[in-house]
Amino acid sequence: MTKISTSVGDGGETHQRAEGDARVLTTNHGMPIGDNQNSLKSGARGPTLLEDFVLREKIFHFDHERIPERIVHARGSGAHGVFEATDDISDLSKAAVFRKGETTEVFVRFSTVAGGAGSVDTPRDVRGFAVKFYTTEGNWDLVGNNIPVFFIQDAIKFPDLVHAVKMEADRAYPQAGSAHDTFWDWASLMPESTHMLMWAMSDRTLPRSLRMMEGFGVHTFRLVNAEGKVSFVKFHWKPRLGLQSTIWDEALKLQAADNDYHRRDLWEAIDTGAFPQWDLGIQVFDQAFAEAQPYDVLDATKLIPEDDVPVRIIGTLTLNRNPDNFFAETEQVAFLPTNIVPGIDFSNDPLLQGRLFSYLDTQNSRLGTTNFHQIPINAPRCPFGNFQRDGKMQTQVPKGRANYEPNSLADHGEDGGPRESAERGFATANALTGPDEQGDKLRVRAELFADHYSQARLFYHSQTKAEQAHIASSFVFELSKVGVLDQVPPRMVANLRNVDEDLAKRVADGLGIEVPDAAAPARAPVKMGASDALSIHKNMKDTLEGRVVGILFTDGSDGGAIDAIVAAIEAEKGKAVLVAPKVGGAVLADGSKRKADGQLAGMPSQIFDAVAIIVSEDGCRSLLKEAAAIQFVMDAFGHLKAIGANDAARPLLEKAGVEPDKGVTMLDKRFVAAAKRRYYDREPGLRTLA
Ligand code: HEM
Repeated sequence: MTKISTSVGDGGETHQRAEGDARVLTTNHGMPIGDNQNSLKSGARGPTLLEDFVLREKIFHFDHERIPERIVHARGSGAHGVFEATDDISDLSKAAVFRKGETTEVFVRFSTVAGGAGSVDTPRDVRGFAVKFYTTEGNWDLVGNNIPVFFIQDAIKFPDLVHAVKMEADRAYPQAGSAHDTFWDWASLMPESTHMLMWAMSDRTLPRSLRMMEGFGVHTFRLVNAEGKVSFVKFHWKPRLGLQSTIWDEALKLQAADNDYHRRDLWEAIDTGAFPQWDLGIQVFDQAFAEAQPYDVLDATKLIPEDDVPVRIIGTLTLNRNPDNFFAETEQVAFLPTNIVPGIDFSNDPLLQGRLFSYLDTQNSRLGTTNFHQIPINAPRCPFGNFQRDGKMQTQVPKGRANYEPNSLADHGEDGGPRESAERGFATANALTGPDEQGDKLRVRAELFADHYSQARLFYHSQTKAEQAHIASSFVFELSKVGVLDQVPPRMVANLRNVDEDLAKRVADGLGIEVPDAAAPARAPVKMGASDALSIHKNMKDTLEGRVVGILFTDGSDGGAIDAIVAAIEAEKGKAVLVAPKVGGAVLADGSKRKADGQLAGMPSQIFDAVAIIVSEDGCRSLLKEAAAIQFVMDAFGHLKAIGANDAARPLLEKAGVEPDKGVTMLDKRFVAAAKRRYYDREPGLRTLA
């Protein structure tokens, strides 16, 4: 019989003991432990004895629980899932993972870049979007970001970028943010970062949810078909929930409300069966196309406009299982850009080439062994084996003598081990030899890399007016945090003059400085127009799916009205969360008690996508004296969200400064329709944007 008995020791400590066949607590070496509450002492009040190997083993292991966090992307959240190939691209790639109908297990890790492992989820930062496909031909890791371009063109600049953006070397702040001297000093001296800075200053770096952002492989890769035909490719992840970002004030307040906002959102969605999905898209092009562009396709600070090469959807990613253990899976997962499979190949992008060295190297240091590929989250799901042997933390037990080849052991009936396969093995595809892809050894950059502004301008001109205002304001905010280095803001504005004169002027005005007389030196601009795919606002979805509506109620509220609005939200696949002044709930108009999901002071409106206020007249009167209630409504309005309110709530709306507009409705069908979107038109009346 399995039983756990509970007793109290002489000092009042609780002992839970395994009885019968209940599982017994043991040391790491399997010895059953008799007392997990008291160390071994010389007398009840005497010193603890060195002999206590149970205590020592427990403390020893605990002392070594932490491993170095990732040098970048330290804070992340992971999930298991499946990728299904939905289109036949055998004419382009022979990779098994792309065979139409093939399903492949995946593990995905989303991350911020600059902050430490314990930092917040919602700083202004790029998000990592790393996918490990456990294919039948080995692991393919698509280690991307939520932005399709990067800060630098050459890996030799990566340590400088990371040193500049992370907390400053002497004072160790700020944590998880780029708004400080060293980052902008470096960035303003690095014109190649301008295009990426435009993205970083846009709402792309403030995603509402990890489920509502795009992912990009960034570099140009190559696809190779069974005949050896090679094409260039860019990889895209398109979220089924559409794009949605927060605004800056909201992101700041989210940091205070919930450090784990994105991690919680992802976990809860998967836990409740609302599995996030992305479509995998490819942009495919050939050497002739590459040579005809005014930018270099090997330059990671450039994208290929979707208007020039449309994205073709070839598969679907579904995240359907939370990790069983954060450390074992999300922390120990090691993504490697070098993990590719036959049918996919690298390009000569000099940033990618540097990454091919960096990850394997850092993971040896982070995970402490060259055998990190044996950790279950990293191990291929297909059979794998070779003649590499031993090393720290070797967990495999290879049998026999075959630790070399060629060998003739099989001739004597021994297992001679695996062999290379010209037919199934990876073979680097022939270079598509284009201009300057061969020649003398030179520390130089290709000529077309020198245009740092044309695509930054393309990005800016593709944004809505509201998005442009956010970009200008972000530059102002970030540069306003530059302390003693007075030369930095004008230098940045001089760079921005090459992107757009109006943007440069707005940023200078916002900072209260003069626009520098001369723009930064630049190559002659290339005209690139605009592309709707680059805007978030043009790619949002009017939907409640994946969105959360907060419903504030009080004593005396109408239970029927609450039920109706909850049902209407759930019918649209949204989630309703009940908020009351006390977490125990409130006594409704009919005398029944309704429990709340959270307490008003702990559930501010920034954690919701829209809010409904269903209060009684007395309840509203008491909320008028409650700062958290006024702030709840004021922030929902200020963060451009829909507000549905019953008549009794009007005084609260007035006190919170809510002005009537399309997003402020009664609590009927109009509210459910209004809650599906945000009200960017409201913003100019609420805050001064640059
Ligand atoms: C397009 C440019 C880049 C992208 C999209 C990118 C993306 C990522 C992502 C998503 C991660 C987190 C992986 C995880 O979740 O475990 C990561 C980690 C890392 N990246 Fe990059 N990165 C880029 C450029 C670089 C470059 C140029 C280098 C170095 C030359 C570099 C070095 C690293 C290192 C050392 C880690 C930590 C890996 C670990 O400890 O597991 N990255 N990067």
